[in-house]
Amino acid sequence: MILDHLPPPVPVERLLRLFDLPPEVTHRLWRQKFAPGNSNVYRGWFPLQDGRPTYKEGLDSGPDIAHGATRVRHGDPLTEATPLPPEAILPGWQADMACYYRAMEVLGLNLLRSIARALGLPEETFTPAFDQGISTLRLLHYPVRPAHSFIGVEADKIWTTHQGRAVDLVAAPHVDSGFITLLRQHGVSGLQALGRDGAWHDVPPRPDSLVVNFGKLLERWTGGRIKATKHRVIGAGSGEGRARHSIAFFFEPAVDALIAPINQLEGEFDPFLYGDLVWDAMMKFVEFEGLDHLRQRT
Ligand SMILES: O=C(O)CCC(=O)C(=O)O
Ligand SMILES: [Fe+2]
Repeated sequence: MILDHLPPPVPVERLLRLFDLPPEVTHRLWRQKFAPGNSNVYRGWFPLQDGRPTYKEGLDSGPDIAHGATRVRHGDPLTEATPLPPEAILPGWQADMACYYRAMEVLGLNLLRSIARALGLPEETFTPAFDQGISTLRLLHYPVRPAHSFIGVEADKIWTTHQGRAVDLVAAPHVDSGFITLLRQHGVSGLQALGRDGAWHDVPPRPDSLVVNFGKLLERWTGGRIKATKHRVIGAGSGEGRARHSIAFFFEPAVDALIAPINQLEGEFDPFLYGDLVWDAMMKFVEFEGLDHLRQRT
């Protein structure tokens, strides 16, 4: 689904100033997996990695960017503090992020209500779980891919054909783990969604529009009535094309929100806590390899 005519609450260029910072500044934000001396496991910076199918860098920030330190709960990586660049180095950026995050939460809550109504459910069916939610605001940069980044990647993990031409995958096919994702693309195409017809469809960037992807949680919670949107990002090949930026807001409940079957919908499942679902999903990504022991399941 695409929401049109929706100007961003702050110009996205202001958020993307993050990618102008010198590496010595962004290095301080790296997740522990990439910089073992850092304490942040879940929030923070993920750097470019050669020899991996995806070639992207960016920052994952949590609710503390918008709501302050009261949203940080120690002892669980999912509720840790977001490491941020110093205000003096990027003046106004934290306030812009906070503004954007809050606007996406308001929009997200309205979409939850619309989805509930569309399913014939009471409007507030989903909303209570989002009190103290752990939504992630992710800034993404996909640089033009240099040839050396392909070395060591198995060809079938990176190359595919689309409409008869070979294309590289900068983000492999996946579904997001949250409820919905509000995705803003900045100028450069590449996003594709898998249709019911089994074909990949381009989702071109449009000014002032947001792509809404349904996540795995929404699919589970509705007993499969709403299917998660499988999507991927294709590149222009080695050394080709333009750098791409996108801003994803993964709208997510609280870690301890109990997700249980909804009486009016078909589909039985064992109730689970949202935090357990998201942690299990994260542990499947290569950048979290070996970190499973850092979170206790409830
Ligand atoms: O960059 C994009 O357009 C999509 C990013 C994405 O799918 C993700 O981060 O989960
Ligand atoms: Fe995604």
